[in-house]
Amino acid sequence: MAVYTDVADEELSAFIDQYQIGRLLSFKGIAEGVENSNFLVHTQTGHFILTLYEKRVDPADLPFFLHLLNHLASKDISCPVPVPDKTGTLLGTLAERPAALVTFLDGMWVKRPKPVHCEQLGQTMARMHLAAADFDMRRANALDLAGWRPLFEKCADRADEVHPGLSDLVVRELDHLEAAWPDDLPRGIIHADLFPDNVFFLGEELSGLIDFYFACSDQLAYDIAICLNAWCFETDLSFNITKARALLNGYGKVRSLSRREYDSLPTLARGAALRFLLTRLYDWLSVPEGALVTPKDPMEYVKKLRFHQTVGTASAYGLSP
Ligand SMILES: Nc1ncnc2c1ncn2[C@@H]1O[C@H](COP(=O)(O)OP(=O)(O)O)[C@@H](O)[C@H]1O
Ligand SMILES: N[C@@H](CCOP(=O)(O)O)C(=O)O
Repeated sequence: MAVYTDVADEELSAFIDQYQIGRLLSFKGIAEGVENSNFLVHTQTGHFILTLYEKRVDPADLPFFLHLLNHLASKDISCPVPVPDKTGTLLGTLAERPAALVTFLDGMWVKRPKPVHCEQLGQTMARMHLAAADFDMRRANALDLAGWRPLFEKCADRADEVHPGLSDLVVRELDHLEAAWPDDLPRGIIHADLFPDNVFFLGEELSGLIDFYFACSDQLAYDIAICLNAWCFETDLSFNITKARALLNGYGKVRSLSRREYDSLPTLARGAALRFLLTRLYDWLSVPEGALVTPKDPMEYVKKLRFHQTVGTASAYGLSP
């Protein structure tokens, strides 16, 4: 559950009055997500999502995120669209936080994705990669290879409280990845957090993508590696090769992977597992006092990382080159 910042009724009402969306009728904090404070807002003209940007979001990056949403929507990628205020401005301030209103997207996220969902995710992710190819803004990935060691150093001394031997495991993995990480793969804009809770479906039809607040310029295949981690493990953390094959097949129907991208998947998947292990570890050890948030379990990603460490070639993900 994520509401880090309380907003008073009158304050929110006055904020909404700056927009041409009718009077505020009701609002409630949304009990999902871990990064920002989100509110479902009901006005005389419909429903909207109000986001107050918190801890990890650099306000300087907000124009990138908001313009990216507009760009993708203009290319028929279903995603929230920022609502401008009466002066045409996308970004406001509420409760001393940067804040934006975006359109409400129909659909629900799927708790137990099936191969059919993975296939659609793959296709939509590839469409998104292509749609963003002519987006003219850039944002470096603050959580790429170069960011992992400094992030770990902030919580290394307490890592073994979470699991004995975790510190050693992370240090060895960082050493491996710093030597093996590819840097010559096709690049573009990636979502970088395309977890099931950020992908909405209506029945078995993908209805939209949300939560672009980690989107950045990076190697496109890294986005696939993030999804192999987030979508293709069962609740017992066994790897489901059928889901991985469906994901890669779906992606390949829209954008073909180069041989080099395909061969790099095991390394990229290890990196993606480590990236989420590290942010979860950091968050686990530093929940802000009073925040309504349930931190996510870093051990899930330790187990996923251990799986990828056993992978020899990308054929373990279900497709031949
Ligand atoms: N545009 C939207 N349309 C409908 N629901 C949304 C929208 N944006 C966010 N939500 C709801 O808010 C929840 C948290 O949003 P999310 O962007 O994932 O937050 P966080 O950045 O904190 O992880 C989502 O799981 C979803 O239920
Ligand atoms: N997906 C990340 C955490 C980011 O939270 P989200 O709710 O914005 O997806 C994780 O699972 O560690």
